[in-house]
Amino acid sequence: MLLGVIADDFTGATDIAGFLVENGMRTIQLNGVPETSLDIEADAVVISLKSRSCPEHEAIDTSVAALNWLQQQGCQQFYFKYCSTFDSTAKGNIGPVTDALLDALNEDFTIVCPALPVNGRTVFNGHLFVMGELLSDSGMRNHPVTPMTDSSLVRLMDAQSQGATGLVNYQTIEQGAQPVTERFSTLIQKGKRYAVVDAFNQSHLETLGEAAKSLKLITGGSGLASGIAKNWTEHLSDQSSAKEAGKPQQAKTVVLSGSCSVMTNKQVASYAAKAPHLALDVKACLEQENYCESAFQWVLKNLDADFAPMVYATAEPEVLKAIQTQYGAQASSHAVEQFFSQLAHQLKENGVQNFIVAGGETSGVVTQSLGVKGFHIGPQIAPGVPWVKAIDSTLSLALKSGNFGDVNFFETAQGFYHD
Ligand SMILES: Nc1ncnc2c1ncn2[C@@H]1O[C@H](COP(=O)(O)OP(=O)(O)OP(=O)(O)O)[C@@H](O)[C@H]1O
Ligand SMILES: O=C(O)[C@@H](O)C(=O)CO
Repeated sequence: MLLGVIADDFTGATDIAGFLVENGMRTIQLNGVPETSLDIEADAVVISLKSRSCPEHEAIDTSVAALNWLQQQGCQQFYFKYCSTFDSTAKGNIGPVTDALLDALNEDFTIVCPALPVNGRTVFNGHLFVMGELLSDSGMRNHPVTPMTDSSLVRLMDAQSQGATGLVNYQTIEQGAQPVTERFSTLIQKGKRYAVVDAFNQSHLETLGEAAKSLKLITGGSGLASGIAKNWTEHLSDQSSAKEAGKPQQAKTVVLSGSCSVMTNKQVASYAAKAPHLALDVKACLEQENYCESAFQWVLKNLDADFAPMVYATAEPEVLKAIQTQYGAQASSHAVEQFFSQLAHQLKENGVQNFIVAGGETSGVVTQSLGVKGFHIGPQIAPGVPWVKAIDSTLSLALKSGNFGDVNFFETAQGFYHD
């Protein structure tokens, strides 16, 4: 095993796993840290955690446990995967986890690279843009759990970490890998522990991948995965069979959407025009004990429709705000997550095999309640969203990050089935 990835949520994990597979690395995704060593044939292992917005000490403990396990499996380089929109609070968890991983590896320096240009996440002079808008002007400012109101990665990183942050700007990156590594050395001499790196096209990411070859720890979104995978090319064998193993089969399917992102709102609206759909009632979800049962019965009745039935909590920002004001942000999001967790479990027990899920946190609770230990990575439905197939059952999942995929994503995903 060459590369060990620690991902702070489940959709983020499948996102990077998909890009590693695309770039020739046989990749397995494991949900949580395994209790024992596993006999796995893979070049890269991605461990998915649910550490993005949990208490800091929990995020640190699980991330360091993941690192220890990956070290025991012989991984030689480590990648802390977080969101391409840098989802975090003023306290973390990106900074604290990065610090803990550096300490555990006895390292003093890493890079901060959320860029994913193929999905419109670019970094220019240290500022993060989403589809051409500053992060703080984008829909991320209204995120239910980690609203992002600053776009300066240097400032964000400084606020939530122990060390100091420097910048490698695009002018240096466009000069090639050697000047970038020299800039890393300069920053280290100046006492910087992290370098935010500009990147707004694929060529920047290739250069950064090359420059980061000797770093033990890399941190970022999935964009840099292609550059990092290229460093291992000479060690890789044939990858085609691994991708086959992840293909979904024609089977009973449900769409569960717990994301309130701008793109998911569009996808839900578009899919609702074609497919049976049920909007979750947050009040009932909080107050009625058997609320999930009625949703479960509704899904069962609609499983044979032309398009899979969709249950969604997805709401526009003003509706979400009203819910959060009335019931509390934490209580309502917890209730929604519990609902999806319970519903997914009941549906699995009743023969549903394919789960198309929107939202990272939502995907985390659904995957956990389905009891899936790990995945083979299949074909990409959209950049950063592959179909994945459980290593230990016949379940297939499409775990969609909030803002990924185009407007027809839910329908497109169902076009990948084979008999
Ligand atoms: N109508 C709602 N009312 C209150 N909370 C909600 C509602 N809909 C969704 N949520 C909560 O908002 C959170 C959305 O986070 P999630 O990670 O699933 O989506 P996302 O942030 O859009 O996706 P990603 O992390 O992949 O970008 C979840 O905790 C979910 O339970
Ligand atoms: O990087 C991204 O944007 C996604 O993989 C993600 O982490 C969303 O949860």
